[in-house]
Amino acid sequence: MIPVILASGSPRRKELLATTNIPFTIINSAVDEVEKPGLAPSDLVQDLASQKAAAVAEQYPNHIIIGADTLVFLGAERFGKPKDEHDACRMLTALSGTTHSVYTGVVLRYNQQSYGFTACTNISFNQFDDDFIDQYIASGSPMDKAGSYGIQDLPPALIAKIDGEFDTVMGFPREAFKTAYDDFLKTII
Ligand SMILES: Cc1cn([C@H]2C[C@H](O)[C@@H](COP(=O)(O)OP(=O)(O)OP(=O)(O)O)O2)c(=O)[nH]c1=O
Repeated sequence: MIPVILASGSPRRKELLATTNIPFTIINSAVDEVEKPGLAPSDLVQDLASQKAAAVAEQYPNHIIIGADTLVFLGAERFGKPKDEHDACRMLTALSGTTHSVYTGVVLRYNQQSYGFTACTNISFNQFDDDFIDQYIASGSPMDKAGSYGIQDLPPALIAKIDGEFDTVMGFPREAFKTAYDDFLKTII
């Protein structure tokens, strides 16, 4: 059996991959991600996921490496993880009351072979009031999350609609991953 590495420090990705029954270990990809200009959102997240997987693949030949990346887009405006609390406030204020898109790219890599895909889920938020934004930032939750929110820990009353897979928003589209993983295995065995 080919050993599998999740090249991620995200506790959400670990939690979601663990439910698939695929045994894996974690090596956090310490790569300095480079955002190539001009890429469409779906290509950008896949490229960033690919950089994470490639960095670990160099050190771990003959392993299947999984990399992933998540970004939030409000139209053309891109929201990654906040730099600080002020930045988190800016993002939450901008996303309040909007419908926006969460893109997660996943790349599977085995030596020089790789396969990637991107999943997208559209989220509609109700209006956030200032007190909520302040309290949510004080909880610390936004600081390690793209768009400065975790769909998994927002009060349900603030979420008007989720159009797509919930797991994509949490950073790991499980169902699409399982299909991709099975297909990828067939190409490398
Ligand atoms: C939008 C959203 C993001 N997130 C998280 C998932 C990811 O961990 C994070 C997006 O940042 P990423 O840069 O994709 O990932 P990461 O830095 O956490 O982990 P690594 O690069 O090591 O794989 O935001 C949620 O948990 N819930 C959400 O609703």
